[in-house]
Amino acid sequence: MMQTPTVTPSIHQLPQAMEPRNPGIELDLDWVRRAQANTSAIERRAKTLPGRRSVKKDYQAAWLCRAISCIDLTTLSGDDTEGRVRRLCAKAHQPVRVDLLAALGMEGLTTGAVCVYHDMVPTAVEALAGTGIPVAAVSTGFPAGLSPFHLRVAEIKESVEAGASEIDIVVTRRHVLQGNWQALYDEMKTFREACGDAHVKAILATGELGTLRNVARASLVCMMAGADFIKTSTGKESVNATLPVSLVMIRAIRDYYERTGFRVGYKPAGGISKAKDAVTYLALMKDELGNRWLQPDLFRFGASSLLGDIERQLEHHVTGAYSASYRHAIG
Ligand SMILES: O=C[C@H](O)COP(=O)(O)O
Repeated sequence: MMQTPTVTPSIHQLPQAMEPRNPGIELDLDWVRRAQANTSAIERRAKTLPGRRSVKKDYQAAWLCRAISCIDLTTLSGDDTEGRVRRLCAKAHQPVRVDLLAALGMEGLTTGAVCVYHDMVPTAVEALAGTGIPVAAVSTGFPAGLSPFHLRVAEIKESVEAGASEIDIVVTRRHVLQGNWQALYDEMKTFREACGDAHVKAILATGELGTLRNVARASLVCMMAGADFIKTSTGKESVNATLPVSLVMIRAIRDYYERTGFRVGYKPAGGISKAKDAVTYLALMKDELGNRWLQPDLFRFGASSLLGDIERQLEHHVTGAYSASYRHAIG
């Protein structure tokens, strides 16, 4: 008789009181200019992270289920179709096989959201109707963010009108590279206003910002302008989410919380496809910001293929053996 691990059902429940949204503050240029990132210290700390924490087997499934509840299940391809988006939505609603969820005591577990291009918002909204799973739209000329400003603002408004309740905007990298913090702040503030009640995630495209210090400064400016989340990458840069960049952004979030009392969420995105990496990110959030940031209203993975690996790990964990399909896959 195989032992099946049980997972506390409350693991994926949202906190009782939802977080008040970050209203932003006046641009504080002194604070921005003082922000530093000690690259060698950050890199040393990042090297200690992967594999550092051994999650005991009984708890491993719980961590992986938590990771699922924090995934923005994403498809952002030029060849996206309504059919693909409907299948993605079905997967978001039923991320893992029913029997596995039942064995884990995690019936009803869903991903945090589905993330699509504006064009696919109506399809996703329709497919997710009644599930409570939010639709996130990438907006503002994703991924480069270089279309005319008024069109980027209009795109946000159209996505919100189409039913997206989360908007992932991309910032103008030029503003960061030129140290034009006022321009970045004004842009972010306009985007935030255009979102209305929809939550806004600011994508910094950190792989194109040159230095970790720029990442720290851009993180602060976007939070000052009212970002609900800061997000690393579009997934289209040559370097996407990394642990050093995550440490810098998470510490900027902590700094902002300590100074203003507002909790801003964090979304690493791009290239996160292994269950082991998801656990490393969760452990990092817990270490640096505490348990409150392990809930989907304050933490998301932007990922298109992470769920598949988590499902395989959970299956292995529950059955204690590779399933027939997995055996077939590995010959
Ligand atoms: O925001 C989400 C990313 O575009 C997903 O990137 P990925 O396909 O590398 O997981």
